Amino acid sequence: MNSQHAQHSPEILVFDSSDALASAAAQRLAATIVTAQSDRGVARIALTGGSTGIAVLRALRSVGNPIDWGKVDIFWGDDRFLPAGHKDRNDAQADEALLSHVPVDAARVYRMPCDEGDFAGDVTAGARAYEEKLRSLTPDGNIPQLDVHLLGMGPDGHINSLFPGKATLAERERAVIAEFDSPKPPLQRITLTYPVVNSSREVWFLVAGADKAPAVAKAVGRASPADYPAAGAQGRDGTTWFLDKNAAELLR
Ligand SMILES: O=C(O)[C@H](O)[C@@H](O)[C@H](O)[C@H](O)COP(=O)(O)O
Repeated sequence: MNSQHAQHSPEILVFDSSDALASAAAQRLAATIVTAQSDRGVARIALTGGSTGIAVLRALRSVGNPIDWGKVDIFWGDDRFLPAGHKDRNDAQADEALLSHVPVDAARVYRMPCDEGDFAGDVTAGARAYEEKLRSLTPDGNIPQLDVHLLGMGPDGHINSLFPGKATLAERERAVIAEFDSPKPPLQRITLTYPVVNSSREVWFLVAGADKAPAVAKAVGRASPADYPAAGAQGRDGTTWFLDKNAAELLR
């Protein structure tokens, strides 16, 4: 895994409403999946939790593009370490919004481990198992390259479960790690790390609401990733911010 990244300016798209944002991101995601399938056979995407990320999945249901859902590998950028099916799990919310409505291949839906069974009470083991699973998907044991990594962002600039000031931000070897003391509930989470995020072809931020505007301005203005983790995320081929006008209000 190589965490180098191209230096390019992000694309910034501003929409009148969060609904318009979700619809535009869904349409572009469908087109990107179709292109990836035509170029490489399978599209690989990482989903995000959070209200805007889930709204994009819901919008994807009504996009007309001819996605071959049997050829989409679905991963998560992070998940909340809770029992399977818990309503606060990111995968459960993605099921409700999209995955239970389209003909995905269940064997290609790579859920992060839940707080039960072999992993009950052991978020570290869960993170390790997810990394092993990802590495088992390539012949050389590398992490599969994502076509698109979707990212929500918190008002503090966090992405995935990478929070300001945390040791998780410094991880450069491990692809998947545990967070034990998340400032956003629940405390325990599993997250992909910067090296995986920044190996993605495309990184898309999905951000709505005036409470996010200061962090958007900081992250787009390349503030320190230690203070605003979103500032440290970029795609190899492109980085796009999908913003509603409230989240964009401090950009100039
Ligand atoms: O599991 C999670 O909570 C996340 O993946 C997290 O990084 C989320 O995307 C942001 O907190 C934005 O969430 P909102 O869009 O709800 O503000």
